[in-house]
Amino acid sequence: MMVMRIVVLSPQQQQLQWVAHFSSFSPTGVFSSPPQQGHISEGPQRVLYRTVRCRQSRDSWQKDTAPTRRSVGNGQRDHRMLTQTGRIVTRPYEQRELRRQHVRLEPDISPHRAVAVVRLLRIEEGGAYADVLSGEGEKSWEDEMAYLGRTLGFCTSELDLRGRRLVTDEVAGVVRWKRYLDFLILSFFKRDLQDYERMEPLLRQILRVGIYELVKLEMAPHAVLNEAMKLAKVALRPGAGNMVNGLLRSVLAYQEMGKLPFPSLEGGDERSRARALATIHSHPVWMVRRWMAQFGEGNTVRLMECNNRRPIFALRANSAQGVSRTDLISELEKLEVAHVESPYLQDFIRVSIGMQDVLRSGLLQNGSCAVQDESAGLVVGVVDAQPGDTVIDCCAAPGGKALFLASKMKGQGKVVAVDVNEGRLRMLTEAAKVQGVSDIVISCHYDLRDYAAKAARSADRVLLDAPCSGLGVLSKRADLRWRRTPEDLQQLTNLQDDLLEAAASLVRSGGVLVYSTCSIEPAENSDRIGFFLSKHPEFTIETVESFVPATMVSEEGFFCSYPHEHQMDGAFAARMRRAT
Ligand SMILES: C[S@@+](CC[C@H](N)C(=O)[O-])C[C@H]1O[C@@H](n2cnc3c(N)ncnc32)[C@H](O)[C@@H]1O
Repeated sequence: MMVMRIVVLSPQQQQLQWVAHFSSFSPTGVFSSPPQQGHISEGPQRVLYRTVRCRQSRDSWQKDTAPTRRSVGNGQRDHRMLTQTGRIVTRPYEQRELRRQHVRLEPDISPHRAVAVVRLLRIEEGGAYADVLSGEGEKSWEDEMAYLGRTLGFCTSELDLRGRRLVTDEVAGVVRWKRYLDFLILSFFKRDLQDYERMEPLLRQILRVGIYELVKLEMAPHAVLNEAMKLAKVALRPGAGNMVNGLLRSVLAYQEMGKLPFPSLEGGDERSRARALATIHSHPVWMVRRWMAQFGEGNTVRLMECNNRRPIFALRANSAQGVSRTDLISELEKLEVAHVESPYLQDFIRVSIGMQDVLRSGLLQNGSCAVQDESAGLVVGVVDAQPGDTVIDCCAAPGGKALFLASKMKGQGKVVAVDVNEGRLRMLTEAAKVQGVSDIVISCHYDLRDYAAKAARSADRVLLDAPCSGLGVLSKRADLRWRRTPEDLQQLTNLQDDLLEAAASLVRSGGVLVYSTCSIEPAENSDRIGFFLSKHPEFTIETVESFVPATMVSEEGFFCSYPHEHQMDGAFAARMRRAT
């Protein structure tokens, strides 16, 4: 609920209102919000304010108000506050849960810039995810605007649909290009690296967004410079605005001369070349070095280019609800969403622009289709479940593969969906209802290693879609490249070995075991199969050539998809059969 008010105040009355409205202190400790209403003079200025209704959990309220909160003793830190005027005020519980926050309105700053900067801050400082498809519900945008007010101390005008798309794209873009953008900032920053590292996180995000808009989106320079400067001035201080202005002007001047700094690829050893490529294509050096050793330099560059592009999503028409690809295409045409039929899977359609429209259309909510990458669809093909089979999906949540498996079984047999994560498993159970397959999907909340003892040798087919680094899905998970470390790979391979051992024990004599990941790392894929087979001679590899396109079959008979070769996520699957 948004209410616009025009309020002009005297400093004295502001002071009084501060006490009455203690809840509106900004997280930076600076008073950011005006009194609730009134027409009181505050010199010649007319200041616009907006009332934002926002829900907050108790924890986030505490976090937000922490810098202004001082203990008043007697264990009531939660809701007793010492105001700036020294009065103790008590915040009723209801107010803590649902409070009104009053923030100044800055109509001259485009909402998409302010929201993008704050969301980036949350991703980097607060561990939020830069999921390309997340944050699209009305409620989450409302929350986001409220969060904006609390973080910056002011609000902007409402975000329209175009603005929301821009935020999603810009945030993903800035996250992807972070290393390159920082390289440009440092090239023009008048101080040293330590000063840069000490820079206020908000200032850094404003600079990154500004440079991204200038260099990668080639937006109108005047608007970018003007607004970035204003944002820094209003959210931080005038000096920050001047600094942003100076640095962005330098970037622009060099860009216009075609002389933007570029890391040298000449001379140097393999390591320094990898470092330069990692900066140019904005990836961690360790990943680039691994890929250069595995795929060669040309393919590594192509892979990184794919990771930096707007991702292609795929939709699966849900045959379990009687929806065919043709039906889905006519729905997409009504929505005017551009699409291409998958060349590999008969129920799948590729969508690159317009996924937000699909999300809003209700097609997912009514079970007509599911968002599912073609690589995941091909893995399900490798399992080749038949009506009447008992299939165990060992790491099933949130259910993409399990539900597609179930839809292929035409209501006969069962899919036992095991997962250790209760919340994700609940999503699977709900999705099974929506997609019309709940009669044959059984959710089991278990650690697979415990479940294995209960159901030894009980399944015709077992799928282990193992937890993995996700290095095959970097275009969709924009921030994942910066979260992963080489140490993660070691930990994951140990877990993968344990889970594969447990999954194998579930397969009946003559049954099929499929191991899959959404990684392109041999350490998580073929190496795991090699290690497993060295201990289990009762299993043999079956080639996947009759289930997937020939270009995706490796020499060993495994399924391997690569973003730079197949226009889908990178994924792996090995199919094995138990002899006895
Ligand atoms: C790659 S995701 C699975 C995605 C799923 N197959 C799909 O298509 O939607 C890996 C899953 O493994 C689960 N997992 C991790 N360790 C597990 C364990 N010890 N036992 C069971 N599930 C586990 C995680 O909770 C996560 O949901």
